[in-house]
Amino acid sequence: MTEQEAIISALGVAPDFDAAVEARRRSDFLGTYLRAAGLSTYVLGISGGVDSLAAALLAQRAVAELRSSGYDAKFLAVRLPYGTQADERDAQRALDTIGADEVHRLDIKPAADAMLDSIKVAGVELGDAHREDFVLGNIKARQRMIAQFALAAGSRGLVIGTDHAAEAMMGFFTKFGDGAADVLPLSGLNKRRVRALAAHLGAPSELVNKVPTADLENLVPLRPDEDAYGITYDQIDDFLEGKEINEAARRRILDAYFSTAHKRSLPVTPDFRTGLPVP
Ligand SMILES: Nc1ncnc2c1ncn2[C@@H]1O[C@H](COP(=O)(O)OP(=O)(O)OC[C@H]2O[C@@H]([n+]3cccc(C(=O)O)c3)[C@H](O)[C@@H]2O)[C@@H](O)[C@H]1O
Ligand SMILES: Nc1ncnc2c1ncn2[C@@H]1O[C@H](COP(=O)(O)OP(=O)(O)OP(=O)(O)O)[C@@H](O)[C@H]1O
Ligand SMILES: [Mg+2]
Repeated sequence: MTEQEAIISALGVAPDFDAAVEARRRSDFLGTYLRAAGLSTYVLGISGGVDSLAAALLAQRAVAELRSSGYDAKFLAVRLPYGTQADERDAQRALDTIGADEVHRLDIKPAADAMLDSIKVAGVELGDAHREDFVLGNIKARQRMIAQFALAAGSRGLVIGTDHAAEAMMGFFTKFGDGAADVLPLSGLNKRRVRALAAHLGAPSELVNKVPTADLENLVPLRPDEDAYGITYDQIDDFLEGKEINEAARRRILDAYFSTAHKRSLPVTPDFRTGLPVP
């Protein structure tokens, strides 16, 4: 087995993809799981990006179907801006498309800034302005995690995560931030399959084809993910579909995948097996 085949298999990427079949399978999963857990609410942060839109459309469909079968369920969408968000209009458009049962808006800026201030007051050096901004970015992602779990706890709910194979492979998420969730309905999809799923579920094409951004850095608002990767989602997606890509991009992917192994597993214990890729 090649390294590429091993990664595709570890991330559960299927050889074929049919948007209608996957939409049905994944929303059925959400409905079945909520009912089996005996709970009533799915909670998800809506950013204005395509991942949260696709996952939200699956969730809203799942709870609507549960209700028509007589099971009380709802979908709670939450806007979690850091102050004012540059692409707020996209987030509003996403909310209009989703038609969530319940919508809330919580500003994460006060809590995120308070944590950064406390770190500084304690005299801890985080590095130069760029490093500090990067650390604050991960604080923002973890603040969103705190908000979503609080809302879930208050509504007999579960938190939906939007992790998928492209971000998982690149380790492009905040450990225990947006990486923390109860269910991952987009698991095993590369980015173009997430887009196809969103389109199938009725997302507007501007949101389906929007440039992906983590939008965590104050110093570089809306920074495209591809900027941070140094390669494109097309290359990442091709790799995950078993296609050949250029050697520089392949190296970049393998480096990212192996150096972020710790983010895709439970915390390391004294019994960790030697031979695991612990960077
Ligand atoms: N070998 C090892 N074994 C066990 N743990 C290890 C470790 N190396 C680091 N760690 C731990 O992991 C931490 C680093 O991981 P982490 O905190 O995640 O931080 P890190 O991977 O440095 O940064 C997160 C990256 O994900 C991107 N991101 C975040 C959130 C959302 C999105 C998005 O697309 O929306 C993208 C973000 O832009 C940034 O590039 C270290 O501080 C340390 O605590
Ligand atoms: N401003 C925000 N408000 C609410 N939730 C957010 C916000 N930013 C990030 N999130 C949550 O964190 C998740 C991870 O962000 P990520 O950027 O990977 O996904 P996305 O914005 O939905 O899509 P894309 O990757 O195409 O930008 C989002 O799917 C969403 O659930
Ligand atoms: Mg985004």
